[in-house]
Amino acid sequence: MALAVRMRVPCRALLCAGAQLRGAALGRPEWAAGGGDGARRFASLRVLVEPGAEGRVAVMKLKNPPVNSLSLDFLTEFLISLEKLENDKAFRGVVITSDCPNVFSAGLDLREMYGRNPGHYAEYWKAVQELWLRLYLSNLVLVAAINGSCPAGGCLMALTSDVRILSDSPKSVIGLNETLLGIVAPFWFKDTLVNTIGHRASERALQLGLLFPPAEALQVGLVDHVVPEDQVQSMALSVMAHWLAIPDHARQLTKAMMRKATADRLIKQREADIQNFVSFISRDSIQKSLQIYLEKLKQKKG
Ligand SMILES: CCCCCC/C=C/CC(=O)SCCNC(=O)CCNC(=O)[C@H](O)C(C)(C)COP(=O)(O)OP(=O)(O)OC[C@H]1O[C@@H](n2cnc3c(N)ncnc32)[C@H](O)[C@@H]1OP(=O)(O)O
Repeated sequence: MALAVRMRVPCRALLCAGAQLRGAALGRPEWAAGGGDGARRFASLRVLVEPGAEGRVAVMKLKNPPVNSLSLDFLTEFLISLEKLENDKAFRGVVITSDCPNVFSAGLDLREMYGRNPGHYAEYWKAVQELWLRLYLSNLVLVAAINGSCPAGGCLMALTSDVRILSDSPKSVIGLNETLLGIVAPFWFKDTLVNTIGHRASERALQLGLLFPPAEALQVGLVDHVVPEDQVQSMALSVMAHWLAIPDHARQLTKAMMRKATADRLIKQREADIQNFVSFISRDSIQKSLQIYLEKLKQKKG
């Protein structure tokens, strides 16, 4: 138990206080608790949490249309939802999925990293770090039901889960494609990938910014199952049942043992990592790359 206690993410209270302040500034929180069988159902603007069939599992649906990009507001709501679930002893597992058609998450919100000031970049990066730490060290069983495209920060989020199920669709590509944007995946993105698919496969995937289609993602070990689109959630719930058959304390301590060193690496240098991000993202050349990438995304439509 001692290990599990030590694994708790520091500065949690601070971030949550900040999150609530942000919520208040935006006219939130707008948590709506359901009645009847939905007593444990709650929702914010962008995150919908409902109990799965078995009651001990929650299904968290991300709904920040059109592409679930991880804006600061979205990250804040995501963190609050996760904390609620962590604190509710009724829940042992969470299936994370998307409410946006064909996209699990487009990753970090490029608009949070382009044309803003250093203070904003620092606040944003701290929230990204916090979400990663919370997910990566979660005591809950996390299953990512990846029902669409899953690049960069979306992939990072999926990689923090204990199991990944990917829909078998040409749109469902997954990977850390940062180099394609002219940016570099930070060391903790890289560590998470290496822990999942190994060093050589990561080196290739990261340098080339590979977005793997389902069969290749399965082959390289980036995902654990590929299933038809309409079976992603049911498969996630059935895999969850298997994981929940293991006693929580033993599974949680084992998870902590496997992940602690990776998480500690960031925890020990969070502030330096924030400063590094701010100075990197503020560079004219990086801002130019992001501008070009955003324009390409817009032109794709025309
Ligand atoms: C030292 C530290 C270094 C810094 C490290 C930072 C690491 C960054 C990791 C990241 O996550 S960066 C983000 C990477 N994401 C991507 O490359 C994905 C980009 N998006 C797409 O490829 C596609 O949008 C999609 C996800 C495949 C979906 O395609 P679809 O055709 O369905 O939708 P679109 O028409 O392309 O997009 C709709 C709408 O959303 C805007 N948008 C898309 N992605 C983002 C995003 N990541 N952030 C902000 N906005 C995004 C897109 O521009 C469209 O906007 P409008 O034209 O409608 O205004």
